[in-house]
Amino acid sequence: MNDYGKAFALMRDAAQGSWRDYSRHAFVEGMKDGTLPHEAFLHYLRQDYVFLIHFSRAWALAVVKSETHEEMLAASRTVNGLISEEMKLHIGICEAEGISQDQLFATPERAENLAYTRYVLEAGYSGDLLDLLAALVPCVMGYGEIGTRLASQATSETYQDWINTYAGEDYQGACKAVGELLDSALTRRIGADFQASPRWYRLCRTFRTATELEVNFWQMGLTP
Ligand SMILES: Cc1ncc(CO)c(N)n1
Repeated sequence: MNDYGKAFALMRDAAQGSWRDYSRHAFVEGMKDGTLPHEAFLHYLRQDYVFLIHFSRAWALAVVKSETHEEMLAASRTVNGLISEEMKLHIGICEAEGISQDQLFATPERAENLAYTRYVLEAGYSGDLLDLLAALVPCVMGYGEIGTRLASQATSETYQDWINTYAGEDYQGACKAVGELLDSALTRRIGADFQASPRWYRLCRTFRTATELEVNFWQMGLTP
């Protein structure tokens, strides 16, 4: 099992069935055995490019909500990783399919996509760094877990590029860094015994809602 820190493991366990629905969604299992229709994958990837634009904005908001130099570094590195690394996967695959970067950028945003990223942004606008991180973490860590699992269990090479991106050292390193950021941000603001704080329940609820929005995102991927 991946180790992405203490708080993430607690929040994931609190989200129970929702986490399972997210990390083992039919879309994911279809990438694992190669049965996911190519059309659905491309549709998902185009939506995910738009997702990453707004997700990068949300991580930029984490720079705004930071209270230490370390927090600013961790958040700005994540912004950079999203914009200059992760989005390359989307641009590269789409280019090979004859979809230009301009076309990709102009992809009409589906409602499930919009709901998710604006929920995350709103958690950040109306709250502090902890509220924002609780909404950001399911996305980052979920793909880290899925990538690692598919790298060891995939029975088809069809979606290998996608799997390797999320199972790879760079992405896994980013997950670890975000796990450390979450643990240290919680400790700084509400103490080492953060799960005993009255805020903990609300943070777990935000985490679970974001997880449910991830389930809807996979479902949207199955319906081009
Ligand atoms: C919907 C979604 N969640 C998480 C990630 C990982 O960054 C992604 N690319 N897309």
